[in-house]
Amino acid sequence: MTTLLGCIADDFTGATDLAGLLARSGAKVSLRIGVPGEPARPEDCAPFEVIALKCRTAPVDEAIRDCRAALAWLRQAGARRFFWKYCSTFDSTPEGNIGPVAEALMADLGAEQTIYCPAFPENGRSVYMGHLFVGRQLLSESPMKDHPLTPMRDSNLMRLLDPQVEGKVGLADRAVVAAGPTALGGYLAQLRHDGIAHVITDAISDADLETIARACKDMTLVTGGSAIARPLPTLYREDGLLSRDSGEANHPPIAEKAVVLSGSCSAMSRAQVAAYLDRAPGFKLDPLALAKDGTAAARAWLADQPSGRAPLIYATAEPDEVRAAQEALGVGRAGQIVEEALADIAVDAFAHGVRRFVVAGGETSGAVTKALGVSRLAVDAEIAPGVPWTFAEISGEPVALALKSGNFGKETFFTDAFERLDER
Ligand SMILES: Nc1ncnc2c1ncn2[C@@H]1O[C@H](COP(=O)(O)OP(=O)(O)O)[C@@H](O)[C@H]1O
Ligand SMILES: O=C(O)[C@@H](O)C(=O)COP(=O)(O)O
Repeated sequence: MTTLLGCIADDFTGATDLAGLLARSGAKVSLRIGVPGEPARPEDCAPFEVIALKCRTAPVDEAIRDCRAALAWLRQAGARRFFWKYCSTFDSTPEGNIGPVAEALMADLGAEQTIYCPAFPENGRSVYMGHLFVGRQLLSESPMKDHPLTPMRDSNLMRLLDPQVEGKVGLADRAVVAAGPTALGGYLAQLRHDGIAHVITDAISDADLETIARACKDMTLVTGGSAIARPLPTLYREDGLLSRDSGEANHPPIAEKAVVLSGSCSAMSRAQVAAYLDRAPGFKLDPLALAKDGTAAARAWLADQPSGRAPLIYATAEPDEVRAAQEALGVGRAGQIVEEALADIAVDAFAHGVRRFVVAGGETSGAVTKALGVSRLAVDAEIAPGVPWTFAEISGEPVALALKSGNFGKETFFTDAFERLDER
C-alpha cells in the first residue's frame, strides 16, 4: 500500500527504535537499510517505511545527500508526511547533522516549519523550557558529556540548534503544550507567521507527546526521537487513513548460535557489559592492538568458545581509556578501527554459524549490519523500550539481530534479549 509516513533515521539503532515504537500499534512497518537501489513501488511498500542511514557523524554534505536520496525514495513510495529521526539525546556535532538535514528536507518539501521533539519519557528523556534532561540530569551533566563521537556539553536545544540552521529557532514551551493540541496548533501557526521555521517542543510525559502528535500529525515534516512518532498510527486510524490490519508476520526459527558485540561506551552499556561478564565469557578489544594486529586474536577466541551462553566481544571502555585511545589514534580513526573490527568479527561469526546477534551501539550496529549485507529488517518483539528484535535474511539464512542504542535497556539487557527471543 502507499506509504503514509516516510521516515529517515540517522543511525541503525535509532531506526529499529522508531520501527519498534511504530509497530507497537500493530501497523505494518518496513525497515530498510540504506536507500534501496531500486525505485520504490507503492504496492510493495508498508504504511510506515523507515530508512536507516549511518549519517549521524558523517560530514554535513554527505548526510544531506544521503537524506535527500532517502526522501526522494519515500516520495516515490507515496509518502506525503515525513519524519526525521535522530537521537533522543540530540547527538550531534557543532555543525550538524540534525539542523542541516532538517533544513534540506524542508527545502525539498517546501515546508515552512518543523518541530524538534527528542523527548522520550519512557526512557527518561524529557525537555523542559528547551532544556534536555536525561533522567534527573541535564544532558550536559549526564554521561552523554563523554560520548566518544558526539560529546554533548550543552543542554539548551535552542543554543545547540541555532548554529546548525539558517532559519529562526523558537520554543513551544510546556505551558503551551499543556494547553492542548488546538492551543499548540495556534501557537505554531503564530510562530510560522513570525518567520520561526524551527520549533523546539517541550515534553515531559507521554501525554505531552500525544498533544504534540495530535497538533502536528499533518505537518509535512516532523523531527525528533522515536517517542513523538509512536501516537501517529492511532491518529491516522482515527482519521481513516490507516486500516486496522495487523502487520504481524511469522518469522522462521533462528539457529541458536549467538554472539554479543558491544562497541558502545555509554554508562548503560558499561553496566550491561559488566553484568553480562558475570555470566558469560568475554573478550575485550583494545583499539591500539587492533590498529597493529587486526582481529585475528578475537576471531580465534570466538571460534574456541564452547556452546552455552553467547560470548561477548566488546570495546566498551571507561571514558579515560577511550580518551587515551583517541589521543593515540585520533577520534575518528579510533572509532572507525573499533567499528571495522566488530564488523569483521560479525562477518566471521556468521561464516561460523552464528545466527543471533546482539549489538550494542548505534554506529557499531551500522557497521555490523552493513558488513553482514543486510538490506531489510522485519521488526519483532521489543526487549526493552526502543529495542526490538529484528529478523533478516543473509545469504538465504534467517538471522536475528537486536541493535541496542548505547543508552537503552536495563543492566540485564543481554540476558533479557536472548530470553525474549526464546519466549516468542
Ligand atoms: N575503547 C574505545 N576507544 C575509542 N573508541 C571506541 C572504543 N570503543 C568503542 N569506540 C567507538 O565509540 C563509538 C561508540 O558509538 P556507538 O556505537 O554509536 O555507541 P552509542 O550507541 O553508545 O552511541 C563507536 O564509533 C566505537 O567504534
Ligand atoms: O533516540 C535514541 O535515543 C535512540 O534511538 C538512538 O538514536 C540511539 O543512538 P545510539 O545511542 O548511538 O545508539
